[in-house]
Amino acid sequence: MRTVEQHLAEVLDLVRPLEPIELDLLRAQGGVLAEPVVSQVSLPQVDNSAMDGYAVRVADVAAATEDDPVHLPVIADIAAGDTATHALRDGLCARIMTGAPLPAHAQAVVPVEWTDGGQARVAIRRPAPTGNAIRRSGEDIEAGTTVLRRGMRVGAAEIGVLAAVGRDTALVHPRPRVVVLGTGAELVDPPNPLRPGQIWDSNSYALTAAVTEAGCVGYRYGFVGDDPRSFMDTLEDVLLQADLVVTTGGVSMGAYDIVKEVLSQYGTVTFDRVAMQPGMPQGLGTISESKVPILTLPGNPVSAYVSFYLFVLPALRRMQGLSPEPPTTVRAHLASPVTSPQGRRSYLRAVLEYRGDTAQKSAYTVEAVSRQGSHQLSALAETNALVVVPEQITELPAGSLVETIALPGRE
Ligand SMILES: Nc1nc2c(c(=O)[nH]1)N[C@H]1C(S)=C(S)[C@@H](COP(=O)(O)OP(=O)(O)OC[C@H]3O[C@@H](n4cnc5c(N)ncnc54)[C@H](O)[C@@H]3O)O[C@H]1N2
Ligand code: MOO
Repeated sequence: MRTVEQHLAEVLDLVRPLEPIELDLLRAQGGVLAEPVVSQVSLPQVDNSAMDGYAVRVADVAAATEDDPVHLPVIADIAAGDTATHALRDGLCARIMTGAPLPAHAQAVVPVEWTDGGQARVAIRRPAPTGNAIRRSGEDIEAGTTVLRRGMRVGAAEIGVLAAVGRDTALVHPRPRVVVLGTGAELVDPPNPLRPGQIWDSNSYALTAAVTEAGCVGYRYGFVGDDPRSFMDTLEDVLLQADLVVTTGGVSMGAYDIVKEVLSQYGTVTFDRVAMQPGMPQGLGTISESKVPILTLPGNPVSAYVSFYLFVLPALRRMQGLSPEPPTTVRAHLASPVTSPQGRRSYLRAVLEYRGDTAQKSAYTVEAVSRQGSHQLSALAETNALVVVPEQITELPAGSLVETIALPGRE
């Protein structure tokens, strides 16, 4: 048996960051930047008004009061987008809109609410300090600065920044395309009726959804039965659209475990047992001449799900050009005792809760659920965390401080 770390190292060795490609902004969404983005321009490009009002010289409005307003002639009307050149002299003002370029020699903007809104002459009822309601050039971005770092995921804010600095494309690691394939003669697509002994395929749904949650593109290919020929044909079909293939089932000791049977011949896939519970039987390698990486996860639904978080997720991060960092762990106090098999690291499904008790070593408590079978998928859906029990430990009393993985996106 190999350790979790040994298996993870082999998984990570199998994959590389996907070749960066230049994509139109909206197609780049969800990708990971493969370049630092340096702005060629300052934003705002020129000093402009932050409010609808009047651009003034400060001294001209210094004496303005509610009872004794200052009256100034309005020499221009400047809208956002106005490209003409305007300039103020002492004793004059210009009507100006939000985002419009400031006329030369203007020192402040008086909001329209402090005036009578006049168009040829305006009565101003309050003074304004220098710089009032003015957005200075470069206040947001200075020309030549890096506005987005390599390795950032391109979301709405990043796409906004790219467009704001004049870009219509970005160089990104594209979202990996992951084909998810179940195996097993017992599987039936929901909602088709089941005969005794059959089950509805849930793994290919859950794992495709997990792929999407990881920011990648999941293709649920459904499942194949126990016929080696159709499994091989299906693999040939999916390879064209896959950066990674993930299968579930057929990797333990069963007489009809076709994944093992087919992949041992077709490709360079090796199978091993990992010292963990759940998720012991695992396989990895590449298939066909194109050497598409494949990870074969166990069929038990909880085992497949836990294997996804421990092995597939780090692989997907690396393929996206992100660091394949280990899952975030929190130290928490066990609410009840737990047991674990000798020699295997347990990942117990559990509910992690923030208690905020500062007198304790950790402000978190964690309670492992009672149904820990690898087939007990409904227990998984009740939980938000995995308690990690080291290989050599077989039992832990209530109150023990344990490492806990907070499962992403499961509040
Ligand atoms: N003699 C031994 N038997 C088993 C061992 C062992 O070491 N010696 N290991 C056990 C462990 S641990 C696991 S995990 C499972 C893994 O088995 P396989 O990966 O070969 O998976 P299957 O046998 O095909 O299925 C296991 C289980 O999961 C259900 N399943 C499979 N696919 C799906 C799906 N798409 N959706 C929902 N459920 C699925 C399947 O019906 C089985 O109940 O092997 C143990 N046995
Ligand atoms: O290792 Mo298996 O994954 O326990 O059910």
